[in-house]
Amino acid sequence: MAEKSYFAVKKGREGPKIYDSWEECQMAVTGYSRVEVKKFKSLTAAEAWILPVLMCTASTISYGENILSVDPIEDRATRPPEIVLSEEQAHILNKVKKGGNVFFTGPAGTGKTVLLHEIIKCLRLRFPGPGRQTAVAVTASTGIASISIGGTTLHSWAGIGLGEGTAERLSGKILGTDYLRERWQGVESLIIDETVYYLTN
Ligand SMILES: Nc1ncnc2c1ncn2[C@@H]1O[C@H](COP(=O)(O)OP(=O)(O)OP(=O)(O)O)[C@@H](O)[C@H]1O
Repeated sequence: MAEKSYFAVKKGREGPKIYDSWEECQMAVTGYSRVEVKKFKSLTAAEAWILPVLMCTASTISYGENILSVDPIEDRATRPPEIVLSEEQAHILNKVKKGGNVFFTGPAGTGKTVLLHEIIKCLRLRFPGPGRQTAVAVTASTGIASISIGGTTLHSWAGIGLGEGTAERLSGKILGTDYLRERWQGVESLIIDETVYYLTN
């Protein structure tokens, strides 16, 4: 079985944070200047390395949505007001809360991304998962779309490369790779943003 690794980021797109997969970490550091990232074999070692940064930037450290998330003091003054979901957004969120599968779409600027962030938060609370971040897969059809939701591409998450080959060959690859098999078996909820890409390609 592949050895577990933790990726601690002192400086990255999402601030100081620890990731348990390189794919997710990569999203936070790729293209970001003055990145500080280090790989660890244990969560404790990763926390010890990142702690001095957290002590300087945060007054609270919470475990939940991410392995380690912070509430930076300087963000609070500029933080936008709490979002109150519209009736339609709340209706969709309620369906998710009840365990339903939902597909929502709409014209630009109608609040889909805001709703999606609420859905992700809600699902991560509901399915903390054995690997903490792994029970809720946050994916999108393209790399750019996946960055805006802090996720990864569906292909990357699925571990199927470009998706070339027969279904049997791709599933064989997943089943034959420890970390991919565990990822598929551990997922409780799969989010796919910008699905329209799949309909047009
Ligand atoms: N319930 C809400 N209360 C206040 N502002 C909201 C709410 N929902 C969305 N907004 C605001 O409306 C704007 C557009 O929302 P959002 O980006 O979620 O739309 P979208 O449908 O994802 O757009 P696009 O398709 O262009 O990505 C944003 O500035 C967002 O903060």
